Amino acid sequence: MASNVLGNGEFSFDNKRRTGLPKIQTQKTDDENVVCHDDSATPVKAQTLDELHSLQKKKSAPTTPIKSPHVFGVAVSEEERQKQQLQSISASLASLTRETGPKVVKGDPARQAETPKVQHPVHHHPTPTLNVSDSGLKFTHILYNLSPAELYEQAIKYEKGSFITSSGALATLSGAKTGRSPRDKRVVRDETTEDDLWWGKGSPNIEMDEQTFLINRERAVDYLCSLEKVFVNDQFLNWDPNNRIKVRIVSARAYHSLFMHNMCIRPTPEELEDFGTPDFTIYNAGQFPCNRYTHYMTSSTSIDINLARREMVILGTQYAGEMKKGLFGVMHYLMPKRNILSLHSGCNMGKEGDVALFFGLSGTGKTTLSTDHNRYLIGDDEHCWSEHGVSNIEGGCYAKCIDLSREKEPDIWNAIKFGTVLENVVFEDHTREVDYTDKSVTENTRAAYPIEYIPNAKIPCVGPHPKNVILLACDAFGVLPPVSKLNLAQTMYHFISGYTALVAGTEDGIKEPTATFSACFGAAFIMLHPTKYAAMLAEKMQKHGATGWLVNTGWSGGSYGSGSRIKLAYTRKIIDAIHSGALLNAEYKKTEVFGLEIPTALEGVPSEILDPANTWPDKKAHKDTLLKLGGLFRKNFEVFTNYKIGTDGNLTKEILAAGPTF
Ligand SMILES: Nc1ncnc2c1ncn2[C@@H]1O[C@H](COP(=O)(O)OP(=O)(O)O)[C@@H](O)[C@H]1O
Ligand SMILES: C=C(OP(=O)(O)O)C(=O)O
Ligand SMILES: [Ca+2]
Ligand SMILES: [Mn+2]
Repeated sequence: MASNVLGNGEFSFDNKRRTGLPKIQTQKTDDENVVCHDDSATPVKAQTLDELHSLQKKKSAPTTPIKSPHVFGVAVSEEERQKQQLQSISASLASLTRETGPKVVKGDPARQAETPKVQHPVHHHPTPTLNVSDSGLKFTHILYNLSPAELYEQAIKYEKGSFITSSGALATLSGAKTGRSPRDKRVVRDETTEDDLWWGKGSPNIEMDEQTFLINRERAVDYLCSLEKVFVNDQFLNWDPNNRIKVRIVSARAYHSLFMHNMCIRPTPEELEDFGTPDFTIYNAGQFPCNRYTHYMTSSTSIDINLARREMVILGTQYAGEMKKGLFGVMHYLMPKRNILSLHSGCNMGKEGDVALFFGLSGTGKTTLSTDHNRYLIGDDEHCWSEHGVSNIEGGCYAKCIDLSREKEPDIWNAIKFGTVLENVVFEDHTREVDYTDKSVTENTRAAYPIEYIPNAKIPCVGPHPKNVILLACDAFGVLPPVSKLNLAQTMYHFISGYTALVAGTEDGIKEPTATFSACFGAAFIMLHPTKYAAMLAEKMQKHGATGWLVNTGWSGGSYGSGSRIKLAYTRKIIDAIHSGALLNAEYKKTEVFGLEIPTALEGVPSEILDPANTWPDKKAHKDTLLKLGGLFRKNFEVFTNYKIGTDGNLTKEILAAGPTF
């Protein structure tokens, strides 16, 4: 319908023109309002479409100096600082046999404007021309601390299996490995680590020599430098400012870069400018296998730690958790040296400042239970306990997503949005709705998100000394009580035992639960003998008056197959009662075999489930299973009977007596 704009801004229908098309106005009028523009905004400042697209992206801040840059107190120019940064990255990627770093240039090779001509390459040491192989002639483009949006684009463009889900998360595939490979972990044994580290039976530290490490390092570096581009993340570990560690992660995949962006502490632009040399570097060449002819290699996967060189090399696995847990191992070495206890635990804090630690092996509930809508989240997995209190090592969380539901775990559900890495999940092809029940790729589906995606995260992630130390065990045998109060010796006994019982693959019908004992609830990550960490924990718990608890998040009413997993809602009630202090003064009775103090009643939880003996229909089966588990505990503890824990001889005796008696 033809319309006309009146001088006063009102519309009226022009009846006179009804019969034909409106006349096109070709003459400029004085009154701008009369002209019908297709939009009222000022026209774009571009002459061509290319130019228009170039306007979409503005130059980001980090490349401009925030304050006058200094190196060792001497003012340096911005140009000089950039040069030093490239030099440092080049040195990180240096081949050791050719004694040279690659020619590195910042930026995406796909972007024409950032070809090597512009920024001149930085040679760490000039390579003699005769010695140059083809690889020495090429540039390695460095995608340095990209933002999540940029990493999304890189992943979607270049990495098969990368998709945006309906909630905005980045779905990725981690490849053939969908979990960690503890048997492929190697630690360099040299004069220092020989004496410092825990070696031999039960230890996660499988030795390798320096030479073999260098062979794998060279393999990883050559692989990375053969690529057109690599990702470099410079980030921090540990929210305790006095014990912060600078880490550099060199990787080939946007998936890995975004994962570590989320999981480590993200530097501010100012902190990044002054980053300098990293304290520890990861070379993640996970797509490339190790050479099985190499000494110490027993598969095509190898995760190698060299504490003297402050380096870690990853070959033959793309599972991202390997990087975060690898660094955790490093912290388990560095922190105790500073008299700081490193802990495989979740941590949260109540409104009154009461801190709780949640220890437990994978899948026992650290992430789920520390993410509590009524409390502040300090962290879900890795912490330090120093003389000033607790601090999270990481900047993000890594939640299991199998059977995740919005109702039961709303905070984790809502954290799966833009920026979050969703590993190995299955989604609907068109809507990109994730089916969290689908185990087609793996049961170990995961979401990695920055900690601030949890609404009540405590930033900075630090807190006072813990009041409660909760040991989580997912007991698929169904004989451990849902909650027990522990004395110090019992806490130490269960901490050193590090028990859980998971159920191996469900494909061939119902299987027996398998007991896992993992010292300090994290034997795969500890570097020193378990008693070193146990002694520190005992000392700290004693000094700060913390109470120990054992919580079974596993089976009730029978073992796996006949009983069922304790409802998450009940476990939450139990945890609430620990936090509030209500459980501290409850009425208790002692269980047989394990001698655990169990409450007789607890608000919100049916009393009959508090004692497993009540819930098993078959009393004999219960007793047999209880004795069986007691035997497994006793057998596991044999290796620790010869060790002294701390300086207190009495405590050692008490700990040994705190195990099952039958
Ligand atoms: N009673 C329970 N307590 C804790 N977690 C439970 C319980 N029942 C089921 N679960 C599920 O078990 C898993 C615990 O995994 P998670 O919290 O990621 O463990 P961790 O962080 O210790 O590896 C989650 O998927 C959670 O939904
Ligand atoms: C990241 C891991 O830790 P958790 O299962 O304890 O969350 C893992 O075991 O790979
Ligand atoms: Ca600066
Ligand atoms: Mn976890």
